[in-house]
Amino acid sequence: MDKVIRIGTRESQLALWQAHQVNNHLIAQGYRTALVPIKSEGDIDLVTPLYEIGVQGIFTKSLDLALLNNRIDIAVHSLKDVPTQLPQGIQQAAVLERGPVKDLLVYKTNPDFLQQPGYVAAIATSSVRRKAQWLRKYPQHQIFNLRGNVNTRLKKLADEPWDGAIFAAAGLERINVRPETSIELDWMLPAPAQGAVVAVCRENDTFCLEACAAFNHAPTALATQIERAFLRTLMGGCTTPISAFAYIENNTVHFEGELCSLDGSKFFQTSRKAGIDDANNIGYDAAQEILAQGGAEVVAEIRNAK
Ligand SMILES: NCc1[nH]cc(CCC(=O)O)c1CC(=O)O
Repeated sequence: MDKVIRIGTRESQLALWQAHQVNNHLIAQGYRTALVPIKSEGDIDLVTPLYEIGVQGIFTKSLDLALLNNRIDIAVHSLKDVPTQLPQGIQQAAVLERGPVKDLLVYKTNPDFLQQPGYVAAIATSSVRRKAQWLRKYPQHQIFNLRGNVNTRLKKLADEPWDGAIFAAAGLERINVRPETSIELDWMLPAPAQGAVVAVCRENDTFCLEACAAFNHAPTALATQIERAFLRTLMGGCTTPISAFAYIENNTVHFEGELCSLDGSKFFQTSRKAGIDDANNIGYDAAQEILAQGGAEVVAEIRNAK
């Protein structure tokens, strides 16, 4: 095995951690590898909220281009940042075993304000999904934009007069940040594929596809495929107030999905179960159910707001 597999990664601490997981798997199988850092547009512009940039795949585009231009052989992404339709010529090669899936609120001093009905809390997030879900539960709160990588966001939270900010538990854990002042938002259904890492490669690259197939984690691949089918059927975008979570227990797939209007005032949810061999379409079916219940109108509203 003389060929060196070039693994492309963004330069953030989180991206590097994820790329190292893929690297470790390949090395364990006896492959020779090299990590190639690539700058991404999502890392550069810290001011404009993601929904204003409006570009699908902002975090993944530069790596995908490097892949198509043959500068790298494998791109490693957070699967939740990957558009549901992969760029032409690029194929999913492996999904790693899922890490923590939930979102956390990192607060300043104590979280008692969440129990005070009249209090107008200032909560920071640039995720349209988190904003919508938060406003649905706490309509009186104010949401502030907060962009950048996890470290940048934590520092900004410390500097600003905000009560708290929302983070993916996986993102914090992977860069070894465990804030004592945080609570898990068990009521907040996560983004489709949150906590999962994907390796993609060129679709004709049988050498890399085979190398990656060996560490694909089938249950995570199935769960995230279902969650992403739900997202794709409803909307197809990656910065929408759509949440989904599937998990497998005793050969049964359990699925939950939600669609929220941008201000949290309208809300649709569904859940279903299926045997592992009959589960392929449950994300699609769940999305069709929500569209039929009136979700189509909310989807149109979200599209028009962009
Ligand atoms: N959108 C940015 C992003 N993409 C992946 C993660 C963390 C890892 C994950 O959620 O899978 C994060 C940070 C966050 O949402 O707080």
